[in-house]
Amino acid sequence: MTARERSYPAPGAVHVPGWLSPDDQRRLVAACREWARGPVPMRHTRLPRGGVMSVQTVCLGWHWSPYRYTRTADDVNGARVAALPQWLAEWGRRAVAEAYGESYGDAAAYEPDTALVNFYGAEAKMGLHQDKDERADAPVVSLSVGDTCVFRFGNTENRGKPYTDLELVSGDLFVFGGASRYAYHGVPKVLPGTGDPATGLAQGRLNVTLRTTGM
Ligand SMILES: O=C(O)CCC(=O)C(=O)O
Ligand SMILES: [Fe+2]
Repeated sequence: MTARERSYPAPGAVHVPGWLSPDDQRRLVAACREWARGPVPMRHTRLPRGGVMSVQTVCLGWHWSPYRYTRTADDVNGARVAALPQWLAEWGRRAVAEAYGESYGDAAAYEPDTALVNFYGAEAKMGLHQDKDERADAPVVSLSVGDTCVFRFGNTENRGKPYTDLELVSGDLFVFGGASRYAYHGVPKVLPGTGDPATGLAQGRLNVTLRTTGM
């Protein structure tokens, strides 16, 4: 096996393999387990046309439901979402600093105010979409733990080519900002059984995206 190297699938998009230590991965899994319990339980997001997402989601800081952010989860139980912990925002600052290096203005000023925590079972997918419900163009920081997935990262124009398919493995960091902030991206498939149960996740995949809502 060749060592997985950092790659830049598009301008402003950076994949950093193996960014989270095994300890950090365990910490994130344990935290996600707590967040999944409440005050707003993790659930399959209902879509406006009646479908449900195959992914299960819980939000911190702000609650995302198609296609806006609110403080309370009115489509779930009406509760206010849990706060975004400072340690996670700090991971976001470190992620931006390490992904972009000197080319990014002031990573210390990166202040994400929401996180979407997504759980993918073996059959879950996420169609190609843009993260565009935020009113700020700060980068999105994505952390993955558990089963490997195929992540498709495309262009800002449409769901077609050019795009790059890469594998996000447990512990990987992916950051997209700048010219790629509004690029289409999605998860065509998860590769069941590829995660290490030592993370605390016996099956499935967790992905946490940190964002700045601008609200
Ligand atoms: O699961 C992933 O890697 C991507 C998640 C995503 O695109 C989203 O939550 O908007
Ligand atoms: Fe997204």
